[in-house]
Amino acid sequence: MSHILGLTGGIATGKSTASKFFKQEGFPVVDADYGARMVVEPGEPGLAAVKAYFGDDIVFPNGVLDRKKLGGIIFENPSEREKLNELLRQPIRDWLNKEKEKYIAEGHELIIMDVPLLFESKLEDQYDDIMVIYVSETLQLDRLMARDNLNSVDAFKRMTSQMSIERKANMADFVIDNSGSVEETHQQLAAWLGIFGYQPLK
Ligand SMILES: CC(C)(COP(=O)(O)OP(=O)(O)OC[C@H]1O[C@@H](n2cnc3c(N)ncnc32)[C@H](O)[C@@H]1O)[C@@H](O)C(=O)NCCC(=O)NCCS
Ligand SMILES: Nc1ncnc2c1ncn2[C@@H]1O[C@H](COP(=O)(O)OP(=O)(O)OP(=O)(O)O)[C@@H](O)[C@H]1O
Repeated sequence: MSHILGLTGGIATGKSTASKFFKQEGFPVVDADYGARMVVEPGEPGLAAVKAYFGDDIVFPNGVLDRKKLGGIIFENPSEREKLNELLRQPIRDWLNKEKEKYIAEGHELIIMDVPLLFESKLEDQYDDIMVIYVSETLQLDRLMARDNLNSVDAFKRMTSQMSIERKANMADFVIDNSGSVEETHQQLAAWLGIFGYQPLK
């Protein structure tokens, strides 16, 4: 039976950094942000639903979703955010399940599911264990501003559009502290693999 690890955290706390480590070690990683992109590709019902609600101007003339514009709307406005979540919840869930089942069928012993909104979407029961990638809110704000070139007001709006990282850490089975160097984070992740006796597969 496969061990399904839900990997989550707050915006810019380091989920991709942890995912990259697991991939480098040879484990399969399913990325919900990637899935969220796939379900709004031109021709997908998810994009049609977004267009029907947010209007034709939410896509470029070539039919591709204007992510910056949509982000600008939903990170400003909680009711529009909830509406987007409602429109995409099921397509993203279906996409995640399809990917998970594919890896289970291939017989992988450990499958990592990188799902930013795992707790907000109440997906806890989908995973055997939940790992939260944690940094303090101050460091989270600094890293988010630096990575996305945002001012503190906009970065703070993005952070507070999600459940706080402190609350997520309290709900986790395992917490990885990503406040130090990337190398220190890798060591914690390698130690976690060691607890279960998983060997790098690469
Ligand atoms: C609003 C969108 C178009 C912005 O796109 P953009 O390319 O700028 O950002 P990206 O997709 O890389 O997301 C970056 C991060 O934002 C956060 N985030 C994304 N959507 C949401 C949301 N609805 N609520 C809170 N935080 C969110 C996550 O931490 C995510 O890792 C996009 O994030 C989106 O389609 N979001 C809704 C789908 C969703 O729920 N995604 C999360 C999958 S669990
Ligand atoms: N240990 C670390 N030391 C220094 N910088 C780091 C560390 N971990 C991550 N970062 C940087 O912090 C930023 C956020 O990290 P990352 O992109 O992995 O977060 P994320 O949780 O995947 O973000 P998102 O929710 O937006 O998908 C990136 O610019 C990354 O390079």
